[in-house]
Amino acid sequence: MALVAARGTLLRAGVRLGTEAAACGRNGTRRSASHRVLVEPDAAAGIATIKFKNPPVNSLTLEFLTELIICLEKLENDKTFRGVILTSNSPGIFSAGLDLREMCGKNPAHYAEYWRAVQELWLKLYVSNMILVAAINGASPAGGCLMSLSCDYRVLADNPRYKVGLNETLLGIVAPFWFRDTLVNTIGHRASERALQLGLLFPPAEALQVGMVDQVVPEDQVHSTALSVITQWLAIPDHARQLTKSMMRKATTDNLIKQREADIQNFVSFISRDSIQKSLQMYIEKLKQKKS
Ligand SMILES: CCCCC/C=C\C/C=C\CC/C=C/CC(=O)SCCNC(=O)CCNC(=O)[C@H](O)C(C)(C)COP(=O)(O)OP(=O)(O)OC[C@H]1O[C@@H](n2cnc3c(N)ncnc32)[C@H](O)[C@@H]1OP(=O)(O)O
Repeated sequence: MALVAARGTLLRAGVRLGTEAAACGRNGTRRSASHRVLVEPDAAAGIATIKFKNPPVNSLTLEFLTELIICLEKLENDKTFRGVILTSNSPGIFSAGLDLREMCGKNPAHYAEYWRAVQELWLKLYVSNMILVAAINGASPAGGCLMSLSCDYRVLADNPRYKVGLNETLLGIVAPFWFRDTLVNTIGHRASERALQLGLLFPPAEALQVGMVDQVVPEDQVHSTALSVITQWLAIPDHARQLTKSMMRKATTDNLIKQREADIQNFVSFISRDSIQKSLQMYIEKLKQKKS
């Protein structure tokens, strides 16, 4: 149902699904996927690298989300691939998180469609049967951080500008319960409480210390480290690893699934408030002014 909705969005966006479908195939050669998602498959190794390519900052626009969801679903259904590395095609920015313009000045139907796509991406990532490793080669606030937290392992490039964290409160918005749960499952309750209330963005050493990432490595070793991690994880029998992952994570996703529509309604009414719209506009303005 969600995939049908996602395909509808893609078609409205003018994306040709024939091209998309071919792009996530099993060839061992380097091929580009859609407009915004590049897939580099290594069929022999059973690994694919997904590279985000949604300039300028890989923010999660509805179209980008939709392409990611379809790509993940295709890889999930193709038994060739047992592991995926998520990274950015533009070193410097992993992902700026949810696209602020998708949440500003639009109508309730748009907010509902957008939020359903955000939920869908998280569900696809969090309980994927594949081994997912985030090779974080740039800044990764909010929704960008959530994507990496939804993976099985995180490798962060050692650059003080590459901060990670759920900074929603700094924008005057609130991370929903499933963002919270993902963080709590990763770094524990007390550290999450502090990080969420203060909207903390952690530079690499602190991110490692608090457990937001599993490894910090020199920038030019992020991809090779992610590859070697995935190779270690591939040595574990799939059925045992997958059942264990499901045992650890399914209660968290079930919690959203059982109240998915209510969560969408909450988001729509929250984001539609005048005060929240003003906060978001001010934040966008602040980002613009930073340049001048
Ligand atoms: C009790 C009731 C509870 C109810 C709760 C219910 C529901 C929950 C409600 C809401 C939750 C919604 C959750 C949201 C999670 C998010 O992901 S919000 C997004 C947060 N993202 C950020 O804060 C990142 C902001 N960006 C930056 O910090 C920087 O841009 C950067 C990523 C560090 C990159 O810096 P750099 O200097 O390289 O680039 P610029 O800053 O110059 O940016 C270039 C260009 O890109 C635009 N831009 C940046 N980020 C975004 C974005 N997230 N969306 C859209 N556009 C973005 C920026 O404005 C510049 O644009 P230009 O001026 O037009 O060139």
